Amino acid sequence: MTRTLITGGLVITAAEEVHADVLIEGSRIAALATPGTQNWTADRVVDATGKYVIPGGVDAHTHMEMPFGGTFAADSFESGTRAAAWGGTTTIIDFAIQSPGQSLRTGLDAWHAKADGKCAIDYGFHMILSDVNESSLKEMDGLVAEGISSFKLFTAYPGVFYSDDGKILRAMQRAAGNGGLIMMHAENGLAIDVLVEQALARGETDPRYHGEVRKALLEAEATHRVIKLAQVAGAPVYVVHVSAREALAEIARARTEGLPVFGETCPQYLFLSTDNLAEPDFEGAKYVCSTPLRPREHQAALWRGLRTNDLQVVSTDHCPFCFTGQKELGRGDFSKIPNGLPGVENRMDLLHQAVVDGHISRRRWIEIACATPARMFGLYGRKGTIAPGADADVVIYDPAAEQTISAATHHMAVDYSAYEGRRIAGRVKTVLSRGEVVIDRGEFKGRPGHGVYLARSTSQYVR
Ligand SMILES: NC(=O)NCCC(=O)O
Ligand SMILES: [Zn+2]
Ligand SMILES: [Zn+2]
Repeated sequence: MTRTLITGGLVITAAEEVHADVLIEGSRIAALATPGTQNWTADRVVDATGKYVIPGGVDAHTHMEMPFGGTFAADSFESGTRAAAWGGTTTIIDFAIQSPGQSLRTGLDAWHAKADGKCAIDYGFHMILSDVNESSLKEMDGLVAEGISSFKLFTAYPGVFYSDDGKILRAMQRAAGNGGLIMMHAENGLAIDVLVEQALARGETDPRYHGEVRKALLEAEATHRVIKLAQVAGAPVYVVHVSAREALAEIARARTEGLPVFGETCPQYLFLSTDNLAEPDFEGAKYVCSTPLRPREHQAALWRGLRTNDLQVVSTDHCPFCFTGQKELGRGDFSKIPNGLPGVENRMDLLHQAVVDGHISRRRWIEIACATPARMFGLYGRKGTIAPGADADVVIYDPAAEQTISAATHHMAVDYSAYEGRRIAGRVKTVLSRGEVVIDRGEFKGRPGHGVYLARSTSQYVR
């Protein structure tokens, strides 16, 4: 069994910051000790002096190869997980999709087939429910038992992923019984479709109208509604990609009442705004995602929500579409622009920049990007921390390095960066996934198929 010793770094977890040597035996962390106090021998010694030693990132919201609007998200499981590793993320949870008329099993099998043998890092699945009926409700129980313990439903996208309130309630009731966690895409899709039609009829076709029709009030309304449905069902609910301060206020209010309501936001809502959607020459299409980017004022509320723990998780919602040939499908009609942004490679760095900028503390960085997503989705202990027994998913992060984000240097299979030209203080130096080096000093050392499928327990955060 290979023994790896990481010496001299500052180990940062959600719980503490401590100068410690970290001993890895095979794929697991074996022990931590005050530097120089043990006579550990190792096959490989990694000098982390002056660096942070942090758990690998857990990105609980990605869409590799996702079908959307007649095309597919540009990253495969191979390219997307490699890019994630470059950015210090060692676990993703992607969304398997049940298409209308299909069983959950058929959808899940299709996603296993896409990912199996391809991933550079470990991965799990949530299940998107787009056809709630007696049979899919029953199937949910079996999925929870086998490690798919979370289900996403949509109040948006009528005719595609949309579920009406009755279906959402039924899925929540089922989850209340089987321990699953319902994740909600909360926007009033029916009202949005009316506004889309009206905007297009007025000749408002540019990408910026995507942000205007998907109103903050309609995110807030749907957020309020799904919280109430969850309360009626006696189920917890996790609201994905929260972008509007009004929606966050609904979550905060529910939490004040003691309800098990949780929220996730994404780097794009923290760092980008409707200014990007308004970029000329159709460049705004690069920033079309749903929920949409909001005016800058919303960012302060989201940062505050992350500090107060009204928002618990930052995931990427990585769903990349190339500008050329994919985003361009919506020239002349913003509603045909495939929704989604690339970002799986950038999350850990952007959040470190947020530490440098004073938005969050170092431990909160690790909490929202590693520990809580692992806990929320039943992976904690194995993922999300540096402790004896945990998988040796470890990142050596150099806080003194500098980098500029660019499509010219990123590793995602997409022809633009949403953060082009942004300066970042800090950079990943080395990444280990279950004890194996996958990134080291600017070189990818991993391989497709190293990443294994993770069967997850039910949430360790909710109950
Ligand atoms: N978010 C987005 O625009 N695309 C991915 C699908 C979703 O998460 O709703
Ligand atoms: Zn969504
Ligand atoms: Zn998503």
